[in-house]
Amino acid sequence: MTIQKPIYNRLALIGTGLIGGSIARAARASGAVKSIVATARSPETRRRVAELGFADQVVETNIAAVEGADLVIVSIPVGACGPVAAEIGPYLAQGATVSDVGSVKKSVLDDMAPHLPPHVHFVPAHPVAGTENSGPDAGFAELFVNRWCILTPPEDADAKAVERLADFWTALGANVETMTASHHDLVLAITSHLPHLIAYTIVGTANELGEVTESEVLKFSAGGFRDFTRIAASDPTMWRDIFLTNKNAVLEMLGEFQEDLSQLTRAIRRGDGEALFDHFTRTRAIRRGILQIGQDSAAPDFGRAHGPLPTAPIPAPYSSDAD
Ligand SMILES: NC(=O)C1=CN([C@@H]2O[C@H](COP(=O)(O)OP(=O)(O)OC[C@H]3O[C@@H](n4cnc5c(N)ncnc54)[C@H](O)[C@@H]3O)[C@@H](O)[C@H]2O)C=CC1
Ligand SMILES: O=C(O)C(=O)Cc1ccc(O)cc1
Repeated sequence: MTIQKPIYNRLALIGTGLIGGSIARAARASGAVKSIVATARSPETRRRVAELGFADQVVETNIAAVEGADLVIVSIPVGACGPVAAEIGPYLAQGATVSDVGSVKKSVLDDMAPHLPPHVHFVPAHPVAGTENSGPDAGFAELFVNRWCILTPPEDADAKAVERLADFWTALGANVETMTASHHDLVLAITSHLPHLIAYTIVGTANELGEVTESEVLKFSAGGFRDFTRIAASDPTMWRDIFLTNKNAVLEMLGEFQEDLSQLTRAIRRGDGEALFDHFTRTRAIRRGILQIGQDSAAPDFGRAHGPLPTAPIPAPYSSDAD
């Protein structure tokens, strides 16, 4: 993140949790904005945000926050975006850009757009970066470095406003890509939403086993299960809203997943080692391809505290059959 000329004068942040708090820290560290005004619903959170000092000003209401702001970012659970847009709509400054960070894009577009006046630019966004932690203390400035931020502007969006928001996210360290909201929701259903659903399921299943005790599950957790427990510790409100608002795409991907799971189940039942081996060989190649992309675009290390960016060298192809 290099210090640069401000892209916006006044950033208003509605919601100051992991993502809002990280945006504030990164925007300040990069110099992407001149000043930051933040708000949160509860007095306790506002007090904490003031203590943490990542905003220049902490105000009590959403309306006070957006006054005079040329960039407004709504960083709250996706199900709450519509009512917030209705609340702030009449108070937005001429020419302001309004954006969000929601993990689902079509519902946010449908819920927010009708409440926004014609004199503002609405450019929804999704930084594809996060952790299982929530709240203002969880944020950190490097969260977006070398991660994707997907913009899903409506068809008639002002190209200059889209470019300006892309510049903002680039200043925060992200790589920016643009696509339609519906396509975004399909892609994220398989790459993010379904994996979270599987994690929530498997951790619940392990907890309900009769013959294996909870303490045995914890004691003998191998790497895979531990990773699932991290993901299954993610915020319940946020993920409830994601599954409610991306229902169709998630159900479509879940259908595909269940078919593939049935095939593997059959292979295990029949003792079909060849089918299992072929499947695992294909998935290993996919993982190696992801690692290769990660290494090709690896950014300098900014002291990232979280995030599974691959840094280990990719091992040479290996098959235990060759031993
Ligand atoms: N957590 C993650 O890893 C990622 C989350 N996102 C998206 O970012 C958004 C925010 O998530 P986080 O920052 O992780 O959550 P968080 O729980 O850390 O923060 C959410 C903030 O929204 C506020 N809030 C909740 N309901 C509200 C309402 N009805 N009206 C006004 N404010 C309300 C909370 O008080 C809190 O300040 C969500 O839409 C999520 O889908 C996007 C990328 C990654
Ligand atoms: O913590 C993890 O592994 C995540 O996957 C974080 C995350 C959660 C939601 C998003 O929309 C994007 C990233």
